Amino acid sequence: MLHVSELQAGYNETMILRNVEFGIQKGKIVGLLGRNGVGKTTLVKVLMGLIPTVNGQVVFDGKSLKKEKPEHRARAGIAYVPQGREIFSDLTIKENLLIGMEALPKSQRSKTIPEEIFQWFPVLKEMIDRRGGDLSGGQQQQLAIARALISNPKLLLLDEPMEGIQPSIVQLIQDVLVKIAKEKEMSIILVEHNLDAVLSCADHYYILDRGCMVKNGNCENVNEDELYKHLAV
Ligand SMILES: Nc1ncnc2c1ncn2[C@@H]1O[C@H](COP(=O)(O)OP(=O)(O)OP(=O)(O)O)[C@@H](O)[C@H]1O
Repeated sequence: MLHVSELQAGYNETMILRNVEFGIQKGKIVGLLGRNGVGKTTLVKVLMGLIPTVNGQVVFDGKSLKKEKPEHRARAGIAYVPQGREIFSDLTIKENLLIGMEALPKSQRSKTIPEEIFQWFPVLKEMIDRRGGDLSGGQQQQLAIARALISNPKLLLLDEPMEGIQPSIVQLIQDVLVKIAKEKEMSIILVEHNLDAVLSCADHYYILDRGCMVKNGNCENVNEDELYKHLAV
């Protein structure tokens, strides 16, 4: 459903992604791994249209995204949860969630939050009128993911969603991701530092190094020592 080939992109004159080959199938979870600063965030921003593609192809649902703006990509079914969550601290949980509706065409927007959102993240229902800024880090991350899910995307991009989150919430988020990938046939790209987190919920992994994908494979029966060689600092 998403296929990236010979991708080059970066910041002004500096090419960060040199020759990226990457892809994900419908309903699968892909873990995108790599050391600090290798270009993982840059890649998801390119997929969302926040950084232009200099060369290469990005094909989503059979159509080239190369010239599409972020809002068009959102309408096409791509949702993005950036590193650091970026929820609105002064707005309530409900108001933050309703902003997620903006990705939908006007005719499909509603003032009611779909009940399935609260089934996945019950704490958001309990605290619906609390300000985003008053939530714990784990609650804010659940809110950020829920806001992205409101538009029922086909492809969800998550940049380090487990960072700084307590283990019980990490487990909850992983369980929700596995569930929605399966039940809604949603494809999920998970940027992660942590190999264990990827192996416990992803179907497939990719390792990015110096702007190229150096390894990828199925998450079952991996040789972890070999993967750590690409991830150790
Ligand atoms: N706005 C920017 N302008 C110029 N260079 C940037 C910018 N943002 C990131 N970079 C550089 O691009 C490279 C890749 O950064 P990126 O954030 O994509 O890496 P990453 O793999 O996501 O790292 P981390 O795991 O630390 O989040 C780094 O060398 C970084 O310094």
